[in-house]
Amino acid sequence: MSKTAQSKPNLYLVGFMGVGKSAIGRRVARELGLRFIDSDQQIEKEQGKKIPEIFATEGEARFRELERQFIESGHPDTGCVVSCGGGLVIQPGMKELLKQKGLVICLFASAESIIERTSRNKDRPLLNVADPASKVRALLAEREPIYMDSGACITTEGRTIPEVVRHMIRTYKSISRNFKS
Ligand SMILES: Nc1ncnc2c1ncn2[C@@H]1O[C@H](COP(=O)(O)OP(=O)(O)OP(=O)(O)O)[C@@H](O)[C@H]1O
Ligand SMILES: O=C(O)C1=C[C@@H](O)[C@@H](O)[C@H](O)C1
Ligand SMILES: [Mg+2]
Repeated sequence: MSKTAQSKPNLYLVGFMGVGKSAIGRRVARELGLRFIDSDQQIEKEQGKKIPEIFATEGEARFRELERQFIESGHPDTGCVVSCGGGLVIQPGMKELLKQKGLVICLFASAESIIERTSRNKDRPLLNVADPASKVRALLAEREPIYMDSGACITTEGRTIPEVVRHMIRTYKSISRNFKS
């Protein structure tokens, strides 16, 4: 990472499963010359286990603890785009902590798009249930107030990945002018 990249505040991407945090974060990091980190991938690497296995053997509460450790002390303080797991910002105190640590952007999509995008694989244990569509709608309704209050909001609805990337870079540049570390 270059010296100028190190002086830039971290950008945290939050939002529900399937809104595109990982896909978009990777591209935004490349364009801004920042390091890309995905909390889910980092936790899997450190634990040597996939997320469904962590949920099955150690439980969701343990996974949430690992997410908190990752945010508190498991990643660099500056120069990164951090794509967060979908439930990370929901934990008590987490949205405040993220706002202290850097800039926060929340991605949105309709329940229909989320259901379609998350149906492509079985990596999300919370959606490996008999009726994943109902689970998406219920969880989304429960979490939406927290997502809405977590940071600058960008919709991904009806936008391609490159279009969302462009919006995000514009938003990052605009909000980073006011960020005081
Ligand atoms: N704007 C978009 N239009 C169409 N497909 C998209 C869009 N954004 C992301 N996708 C696709 O949706 C799927 C889910 O995206 P991604 O894995 O980035 O979501 P995520 O927010 O990181 O989810 P999670 O919280 O579970 O990690 C991927 O196949 C991705 O290519
Ligand atoms: O929304 C959630 O609670 C989750 C989202 C994924 O990114 C993973 O962090 C995990 O599957 C849980
Ligand atoms: Mg992801």
